[in-house]
Amino acid sequence: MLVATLSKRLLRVGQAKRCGLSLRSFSDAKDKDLVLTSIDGDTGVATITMNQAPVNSLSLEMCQAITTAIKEVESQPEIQSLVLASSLPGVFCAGLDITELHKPDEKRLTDFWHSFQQIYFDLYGSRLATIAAIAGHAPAAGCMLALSCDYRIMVSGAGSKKPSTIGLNETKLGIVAPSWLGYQYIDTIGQRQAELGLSLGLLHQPEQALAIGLVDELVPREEVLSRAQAEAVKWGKIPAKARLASKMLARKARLDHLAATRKEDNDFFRSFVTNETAQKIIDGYLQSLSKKKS
Ligand SMILES: CCCC/C=C/CC(=O)SCCNC(=O)CCNC(=O)[C@H](O)C(C)(C)COP(=O)(O)OP(=O)(O)OC[C@H]1O[C@@H](n2cnc3c(N)ncnc32)[C@H](O)[C@@H]1OP(=O)(O)O
Repeated sequence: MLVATLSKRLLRVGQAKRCGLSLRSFSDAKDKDLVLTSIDGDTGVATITMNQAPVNSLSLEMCQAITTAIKEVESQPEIQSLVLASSLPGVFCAGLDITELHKPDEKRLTDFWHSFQQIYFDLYGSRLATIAAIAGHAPAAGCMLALSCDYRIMVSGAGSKKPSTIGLNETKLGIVAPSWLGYQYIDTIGQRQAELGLSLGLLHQPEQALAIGLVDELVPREEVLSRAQAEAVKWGKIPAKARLASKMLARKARLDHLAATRKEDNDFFRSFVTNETAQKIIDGYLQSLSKKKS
């Protein structure tokens, strides 16, 4: 019961009851190891920590666990802000779990993409102020998680021999990001940088990501989480209704569009992934990832 223990400890330190925050555990038994949720009883900031070793790849279960955690935090009216973080040193999230795309079962593939779309609805459209604490690599769908937040704080690359990277690298793998993710990129970094990034499948080092507006701030590794939590406190103090209405000015049309085309998007994804050519690419990419290790 790591989740429950973590939540209770933080809440007890912050004298949660005086803050009116509930002490219940935030994840059911199925999810408990994939995602850890804690609430700081002093500040009311919730932190959802992805905890799926080795790289926080987004399997069906991981997507569901993230959604469950967001919904449970959102159900607490006292909570206004959320930090999304990783427990793994060096990796925020490695994107979709590629094994989900390899020789897939049709039903599971449908559920998998549905659950990935659901994260977009829940995180990009969250009533909460959301801060990404990106203390490691964030390629592809890992970048999507960060893009879905309101503010992105990344580990600095200064002095690092192997800096973390962030971006939409799908094209390099021979696959294409879904249109809603492409538009998230365009809306964040602008048409030209997004065109370049998407066409070339670029993964940006932190300083470059900052320069093009893909992230908002760089800090040393040991400060990423605390800085994100401090930023979440600031955002949590903005009048919530006005903050949410402002967020929706920029995001509602995109969210509505995917809601209206969700099934077609899923059908397109499945037909793309199950195509023989795509399967060869996915097979080769999986092999290259494990060869890299050996
Ligand atoms: C219409 C179609 C739409 C398709 C949309 C796709 C969006 C996506 O998200 S596609 C996924 C894109 N992700 C990537 O390209 C990232 C791949 N991973 C990496 O580049 C690296 O793993 C890393 C930089 C994130 C971390 O490097 P590190 O050296 O720390 O770890 P590794 O030794 O590379 O990996 C450890 C372990 O994890 C496995 N793995 C890595 N990434 C994935 C993944 N995305 N899915 C499944 N498994 C992954 C890797 O094979 C290693 O496994 P073994 O220990 O068994 O060899």
